[in-house]
Amino acid sequence: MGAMPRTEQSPAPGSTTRPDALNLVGVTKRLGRNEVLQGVDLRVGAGEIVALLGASGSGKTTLLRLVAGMLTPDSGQLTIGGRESAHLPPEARRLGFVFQDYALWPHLSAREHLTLVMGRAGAAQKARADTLLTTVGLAGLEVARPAQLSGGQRQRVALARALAVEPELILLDEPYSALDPVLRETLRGEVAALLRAEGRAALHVTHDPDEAMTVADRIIVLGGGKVLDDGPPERVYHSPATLGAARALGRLNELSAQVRGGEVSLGDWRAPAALPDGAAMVTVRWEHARAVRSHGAALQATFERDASMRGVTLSRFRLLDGPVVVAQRTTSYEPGEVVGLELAGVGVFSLEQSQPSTLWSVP
Ligand SMILES: Nc1ncnc2c1ncn2[C@@H]1O[C@H](COP(=O)(O)OP(=O)(O)OP(=O)(O)O)[C@@H](O)[C@H]1O
Repeated sequence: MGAMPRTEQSPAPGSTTRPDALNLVGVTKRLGRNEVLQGVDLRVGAGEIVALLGASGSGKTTLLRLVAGMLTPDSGQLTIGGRESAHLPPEARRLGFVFQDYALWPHLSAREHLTLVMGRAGAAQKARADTLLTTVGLAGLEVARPAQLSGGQRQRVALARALAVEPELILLDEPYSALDPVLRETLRGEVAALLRAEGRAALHVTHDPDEAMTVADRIIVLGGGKVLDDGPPERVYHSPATLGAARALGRLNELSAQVRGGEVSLGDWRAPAALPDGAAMVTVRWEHARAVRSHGAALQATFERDASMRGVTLSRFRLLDGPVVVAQRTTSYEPGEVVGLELAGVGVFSLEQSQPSTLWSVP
């Protein structure tokens, strides 16, 4: 078989031959004294929804500004729709934007927001604007101005406007953080379904792991200007590549432990760990630890108090050698009562190297 011809963007296995919506290779950016992005590789395939998840200060906004054309990378490549774009002006990049504050124009109707970005407001543009407004659930509100719309309706106008430019890629920057929790959950599901139906690619910036898990085909975790993990949501949640990624994906018990001779130990609790000898961190998500009335369990703890979280009863327990573990319980305990803890998914990160090595096990 002959060698495959080299193309500028290689399609992912199983995808169409459409070029990637976005591709960053080795992108660096310094702002003042800060190395804000340190060699970032990031890909959004055609029609793919990628969540960019990271704590405050991790570099999410800087990355978005580079993609949008408000900043230029110091080094590395940036292609949008297969086209080298690092030095293209923002208006030449074919991007749609949805921001948390909607960024609507107070004097324009919903329809005018769309026809303005489409160009001249002819009959064809008006018809297309109305179709898009219907698609996002705003039929009947075409002539309403932002002040006459609710928060959720304004965010739908912003989304329809982003779709109206027929973008290569839609950038969503914390798009639901100004909305109440119920509307946020409804809208994020609807928007993801709509983007998929329209075949639009999106880079969805958020610091909310639930949002990333719900909307994305893939999650990229950014921390300290570097990619800490990149993969399908379930994989990144259940076996994150780094301790930073484990933290970004949700509430985590972190317990200092030791690895010796291929085994990690935490009090009497032990598990095989093919990691270098020395300090390690055992991690267990709150929802993966469970208290049981078993005095034979390897991990013993005393009950301290409950902390109800959205209908799930989580409780604080203290291990006999000191640290607190948050775990689920199925029965009630008296303060000070000794219980056993079962761990349904454990991460072990060696702290002996600059990049922690990982081991995950699900008993
Ligand atoms: N103009 C600037 N000059 C110097 N440092 C900057 C500048 N802008 C941002 N930074 C630094 O770069 C780092 C990343 O900032 P960035 O705003 O990209 O993070 P973020 O992940 O978007 O955070 P948030 O979620 O809080 O918006 C931070 O440490 C910030 O202090």
